[in-house]
Amino acid sequence: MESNSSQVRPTLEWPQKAWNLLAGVRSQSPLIQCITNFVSMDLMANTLLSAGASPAMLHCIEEIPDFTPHAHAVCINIGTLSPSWLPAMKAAAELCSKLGKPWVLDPVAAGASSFRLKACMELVEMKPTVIRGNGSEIVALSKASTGLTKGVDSILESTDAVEAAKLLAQASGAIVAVSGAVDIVTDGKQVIGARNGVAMLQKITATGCSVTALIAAFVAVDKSSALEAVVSALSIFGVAAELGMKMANGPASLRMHLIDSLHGLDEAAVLSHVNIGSLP
Ligand SMILES: Nc1ncnc2c1ncn2[C@@H]1O[C@H](COP(=O)(O)OP(=O)(O)OP(=O)(O)O)[C@@H](O)[C@H]1O
Ligand SMILES: Cc1ncsc1CCO
Ligand SMILES: [Mg+2]
Repeated sequence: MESNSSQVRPTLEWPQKAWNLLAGVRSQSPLIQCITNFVSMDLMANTLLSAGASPAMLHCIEEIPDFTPHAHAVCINIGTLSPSWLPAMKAAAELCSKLGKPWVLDPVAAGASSFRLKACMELVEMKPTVIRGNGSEIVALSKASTGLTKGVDSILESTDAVEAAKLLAQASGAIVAVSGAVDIVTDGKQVIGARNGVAMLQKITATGCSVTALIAAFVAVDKSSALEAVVSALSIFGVAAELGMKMANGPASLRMHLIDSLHGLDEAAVLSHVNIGSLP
């Protein structure tokens, strides 16, 4: 007779989990549909490609019934929202929910206008698997309140948004991630922090958007634990930035070296750099 203990999956350490997930993205090359803003399209697609995933920036509503069922995950980002795009976002989200497909919401500048906030709240109602924003975005969504932001940039630290993230996760059922010096991830109960990355990432537009798409790729290859996939994606992106920063002279060259480093990451670098731990 098998003992109970043989059925318990041994807990892998975080660096090993993160490496296994990156290896999974590289071997499975998940197809990630991105309905995203005009600013982010290039960096987001190149981030996904350099990680080993397959990006497709398809956003028109007419294509969603044919295309979305083939995607392994969908990333929805409201950065340059206009009324004509919202129905396509909702159609993709609805199809994902119907098909049990993961989808990730990036609520860019959620607190910058009531139009944006209302759109975000409606998308949150449609049960995203993950919501990833900066501190201001997560607080705006959690409080359903405008203000509290400087356009697409946060005026808050991620650590100022821990309670808001927990409440949003509990209310929505999503895993909620807040990016910043420490990336915070919560399912409403546990709070995990990833301490990778470099401050200069904030000087490259759409790095947040791009890490949200990377989260979609990681969730696509590990549907059993979205929490682990989200923390791992944030940490891996941060590790690529740390290695890229060693070769960079400023934001423009960091952008290039970030992509090169993500593409070239090996197991030894991941195991020695990933810095993930529980937060109180
Ligand atoms: N002070 C910091 N130190 C290290 N890494 C950071 C710091 N601030 C942000 N980052 C990293 O930069 C990336 C982008 O996070 P940020 O919070 O700037 O997203 P964002 O505001 O949504 O960006 P965008 O809207 O331009 O896409 C994340 O990978 C995050 O971990
Ligand atoms: C700068 C900017 N404006 C709308 S979306 C976007 C990309 C970063 O969120
Ligand atoms: Mg953002």
